[in-house]
Amino acid sequence: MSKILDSIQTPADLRRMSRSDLPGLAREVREFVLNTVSQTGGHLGSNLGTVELTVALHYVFNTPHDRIVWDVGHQTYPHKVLTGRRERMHTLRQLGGIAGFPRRDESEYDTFATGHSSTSISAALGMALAAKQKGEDRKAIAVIGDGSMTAGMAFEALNNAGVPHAGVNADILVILNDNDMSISPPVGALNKHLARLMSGNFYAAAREGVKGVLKAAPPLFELARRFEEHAKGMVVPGTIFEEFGFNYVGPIDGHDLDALIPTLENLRNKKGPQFLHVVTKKGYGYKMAEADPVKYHAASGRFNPAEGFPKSSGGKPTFTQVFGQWLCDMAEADERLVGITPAMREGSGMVEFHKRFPRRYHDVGIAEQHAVTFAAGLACEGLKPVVAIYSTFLQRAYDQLVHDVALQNLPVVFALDRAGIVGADGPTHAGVYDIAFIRCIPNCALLAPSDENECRQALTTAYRRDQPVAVRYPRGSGCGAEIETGLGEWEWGKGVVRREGQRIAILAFGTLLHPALAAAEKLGATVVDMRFVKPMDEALVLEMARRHEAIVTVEEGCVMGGAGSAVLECLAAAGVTTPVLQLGIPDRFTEHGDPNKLLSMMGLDAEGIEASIVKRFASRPALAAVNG
Ligand SMILES: Cc1ncc(C[n+]2csc(CCOP(=O)(O)OP(=O)(O)O)c2C)c(N)n1
Ligand SMILES: CC(=O)[C@@H](O)[C@H](O)COP(=O)(O)O
Ligand SMILES: [Mg+2]
Repeated sequence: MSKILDSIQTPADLRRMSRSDLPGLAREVREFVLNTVSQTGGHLGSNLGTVELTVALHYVFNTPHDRIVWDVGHQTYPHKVLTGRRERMHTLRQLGGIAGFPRRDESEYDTFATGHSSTSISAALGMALAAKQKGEDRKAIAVIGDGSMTAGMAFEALNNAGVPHAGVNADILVILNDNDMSISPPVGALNKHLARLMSGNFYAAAREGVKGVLKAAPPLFELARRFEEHAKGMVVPGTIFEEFGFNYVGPIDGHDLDALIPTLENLRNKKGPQFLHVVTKKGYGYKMAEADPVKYHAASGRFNPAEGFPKSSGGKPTFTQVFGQWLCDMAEADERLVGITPAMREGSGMVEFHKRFPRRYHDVGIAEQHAVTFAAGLACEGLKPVVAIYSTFLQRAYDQLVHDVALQNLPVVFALDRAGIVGADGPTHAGVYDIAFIRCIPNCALLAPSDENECRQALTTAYRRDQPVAVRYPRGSGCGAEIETGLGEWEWGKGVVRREGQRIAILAFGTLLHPALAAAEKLGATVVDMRFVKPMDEALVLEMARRHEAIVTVEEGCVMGGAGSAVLECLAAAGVTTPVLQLGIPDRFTEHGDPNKLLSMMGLDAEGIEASIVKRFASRPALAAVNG
């Protein structure tokens, strides 16, 4: 029963509370979040780890007037609970329900939509300088995790924030939420720097000293003096953040409200770029999550908090698992293979590969741009890099794909997981643009396998090419095709007719082949598994256009610039006027929700495909004849 929490509708209520009630409130928020996620699924470890920080931030700062920007935003469930959305949290990540990330159109307290990491400092800097330009007295706070701090964009922002802009200092506070975790254990030199800051006697003394020092909550200069007292005789570590022009404070215990609140109150009154380093534990307050923060990063569905996450029920292999197995098999067969992930080892299915081939495994941190150009460098030296990257996250490395890989025609394989609708993570994670943004790049090839075995073969086909090749496949499992163990490949550039029909030919690119086959059964249509977006089997397209009254293209990607557009371009170039119906993701952002429901809403299930075809061609002799 949430006694204190029930009295909180907005942070203004929180700010009227007595400080002595805040630890109790934090306990209730943590319990509420755990119980919610146990019913809805969603991100867990990062949310449990930011409860006290969230309470302290809304207690000290005048939100929403003061802006809080949450990096990635996967840790904002406590924030949403405390900003008037508690009653709707049971709809988390469901269609029409509360989003799993901050959204400006969901709440005025969600100052910036996040989802892709490392954007918070840039956004907060914009808000801080806008306030200065408009003469508004407003703080902008970026809360960024240690994993997200490994992305170049975060350093671009630090570099820009730490110096005056035309003589104007930004009143920005960057809070580094350092839990020594990304999704996997963190990597890179920054992690070592942070560890040094935490492991020095300074932090230990500060943890002790802070309790005494902060009781009276002296002004910051007094606080600093007393820190100095405690730090006397110790090497107070210089930090990279001070080199960027920030006043660095910390590290302090991010679960101790007696440390957080006075420190934040002092920093609130400080002008110019401030940097607070808080140390938290991912999964704090829930023993199973504390013990295994990798596993408890997110819950895929319901679980009993008393028992923890249920054992995975096995079932059909996911495309991710098919990739992970293929990667190990191909690495076994070819010592030139190296596997690269930008901080998504588990999500991309590379845990086994890391175990078996540690020297050929590279987790580069949340650094997609670096991952792609790093792969290019490896390829220059004759190795065969495979970059495992979610379709949506490849968007961040577009210039590197064009300039560093394609322009030099380097043999890099891009395993594009989460291509298409992803579901609960919503629009920020939908992988629906890769067909459009890859097919227009010279030298690049793009393969769209329709099932798990096709995916394995597509990966082998891609790997054996001497050019950049991307293979796109969706989140989750497919139709459950039998998967070979060999390393067979496709005939390059060739599609395959899967169903002979009449009057109408459906050209499917990827896993939507299966609803297309079902629709074709009702319509008597031909169905082609095109396999290749680029190089597309143009001879087959022209043959289909000549042999049928109408062409339908189906893809789980944006219609604009997608594979259907490639078919149109092919027909136009050949002067063929067969009408074409393009089915795919419409020109609007997708919502969060059940992926099958979302596909059905877009008319991309069997019924929808059939209905679209009937609607478009009902008046044409083609269909009339087919409908008999
Ligand atoms: C550009 C981008 N790449 C990858 C991800 C996937 N991702 C989400 S959270 C996360 C780890 C973030 O670590 P950290 O910032 O330390 O937050 P924590 O989970 O530890 O609270 C990653 C890699 C992402 N959201 N955005
Ligand atoms: C917050 C974030 O970006 C990741 O945790 C992402 O939600 C993972 O997505 P999957 O669940 O599809 O691996
Ligand atoms: Mg972290």
